[in-house]
Amino acid sequence: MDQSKEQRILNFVLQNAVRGDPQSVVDTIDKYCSQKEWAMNVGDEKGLILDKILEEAKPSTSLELGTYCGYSAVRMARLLKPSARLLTIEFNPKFAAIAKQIIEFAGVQEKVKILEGPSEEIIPQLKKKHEVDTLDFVFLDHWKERYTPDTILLQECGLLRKGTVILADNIICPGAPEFINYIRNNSHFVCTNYPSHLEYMKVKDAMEKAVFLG
Ligand SMILES: Nc1ncnc2c1ncn2CCCCCNC(=O)c1cc(-c2ccc(F)cc2)cc(O)c1O
Ligand SMILES: [Mg+2]
Repeated sequence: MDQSKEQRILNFVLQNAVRGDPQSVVDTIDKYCSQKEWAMNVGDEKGLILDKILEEAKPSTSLELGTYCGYSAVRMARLLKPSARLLTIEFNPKFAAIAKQIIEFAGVQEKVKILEGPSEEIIPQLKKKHEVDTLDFVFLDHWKERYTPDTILLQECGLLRKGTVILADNIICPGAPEFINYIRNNSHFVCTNYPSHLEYMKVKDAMEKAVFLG
């Protein structure tokens, strides 16, 4: 049976990156996806914005919605302090299996836990089943129409605290207009827009940071 694009990305990492070196895994995926096959990783340009906002937040407990191949999970984990944890939710079992191998190859598996399933089912389990108190950082990169309902769900589940940083990918492309309308008109959040480009393309995109005020 033909290989999937995600399997080709994994093979390229296994053959070209340095085991245990998360930066080399990030660079190798960026090389493959800019030169061979486009894929929906956050990429190098928006990745630098993610790096800066994550380093400012210095999170102990982070959540990512939309793991895909694990590019942003490796990118974030490489910047986390040794005791910090990243939980990442992936809906698609095939993507989750690829991400697990890429995260292990990068050597960040001690910091990253992949949770398989729909975010709307897993978020309500985070406190009791996954021993989360509150979240310091949330990266939204899954179905764009889930950004708003899942932000509301995080709040309802008591997972946000004063100062929790939410960073959303793809505000322009594919776009999350309903989320932007919701979050910018919600007095419990302070928002900042970061113009950028769609990963590996010249197409305009942006990220939005929303800090929860409690
Ligand atoms: N309820 C749930 N819980 C968790 N995961 C869940 C879920 N429900 C679904 N998923 C799984 C997420 C599906 C992928 C989400 N990401 C995207 O859809 C995405 C697309 C583009 C893109 C841009 C231009 C184009 F021409 C084509 C594609 C770029 C990106 O950076 C993206 O993040
Ligand atoms: Mg994205």
